[in-house]
Amino acid sequence: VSTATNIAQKKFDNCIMNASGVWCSDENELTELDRSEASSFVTKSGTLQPRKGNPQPRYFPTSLGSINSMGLPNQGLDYYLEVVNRLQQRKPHKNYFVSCTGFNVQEDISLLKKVAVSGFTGVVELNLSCPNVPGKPQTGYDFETVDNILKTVFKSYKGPLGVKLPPYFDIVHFNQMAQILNKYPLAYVNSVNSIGNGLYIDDTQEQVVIKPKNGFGGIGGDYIKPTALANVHAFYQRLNPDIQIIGTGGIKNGRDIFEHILCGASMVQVGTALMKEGPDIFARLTRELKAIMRDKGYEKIADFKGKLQYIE
Ligand SMILES: CC(C)(C)CCc1c(C(=O)O)[nH]c(=O)[nH]c1=O
Repeated sequence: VSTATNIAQKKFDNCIMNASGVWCSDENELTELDRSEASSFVTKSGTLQPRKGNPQPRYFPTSLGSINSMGLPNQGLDYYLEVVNRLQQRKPHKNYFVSCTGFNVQEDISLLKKVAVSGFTGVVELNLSCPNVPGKPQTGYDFETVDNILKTVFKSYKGPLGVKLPPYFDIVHFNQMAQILNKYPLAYVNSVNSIGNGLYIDDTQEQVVIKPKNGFGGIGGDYIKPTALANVHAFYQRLNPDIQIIGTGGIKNGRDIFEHILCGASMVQVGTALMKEGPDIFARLTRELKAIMRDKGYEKIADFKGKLQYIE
């Protein structure tokens, strides 16, 4: 059986990789991912200038997942482009992803110009979960701004580009977002980012567990799998077929990957479980997915991708 896949007309020998933000903040972590069974990696979202991020504790693992308010700590986009372009030289057959995020549309344009000038030949992921102007919701929940960003971005950036989306919870929002996304030559849509502004409590100390935002933070792990599957499938149903779906959220075993692909994902990304288990997780996940495919008589992921059945 083969777990190979394609994204943006590029081949990947495995449909499993990391989620941006996890195990991808510096050259060491990226090199560990590069040596793992993951077929590729995506960097932490790079900004125009390096950022320290929020005060710690800013990440906390729980039995069912994680909560984080990292505050976008990163080495700056230039750093990631240098590392990835160097790794790309050494492994011309591999394809890599670089994530970036600006705090307004002008910054997004500057970031993508940097990517183009650097000679990067991989795939760009634009993180739309970024905060917008104060008083407005995060970009991904501000549909007019999403439309404006994509319109502006596609005027200048010609390489393969995908967007990382926050989770949506209303069918009308799926419809409205799909209508916008279908207007643009996107390589893919990556659903979902963490579920925003959750709260985890240490009841013995009667206290929150992360310092920033009075303990409010993005939720990942088991908590978000149903939401992730729904977002993957909702966009799979609504987007034109040349916009592929990357499924992220709640993946910690082969069954979770199988379900994301059944919902329409062409690639899956692992966050919280990777943070807990480290890059060896990719060998385990690949083994488990292959075992499921063998049991069910599937040779390749196209045999079951998007084939989720409804109840008549
Ligand atoms: C939440 C933002 C800081 C605006 C973007 C970076 C980010 C972070 C983060 O750096 O806090 N955490 C997430 O779970 N998802 C994200 O996209």
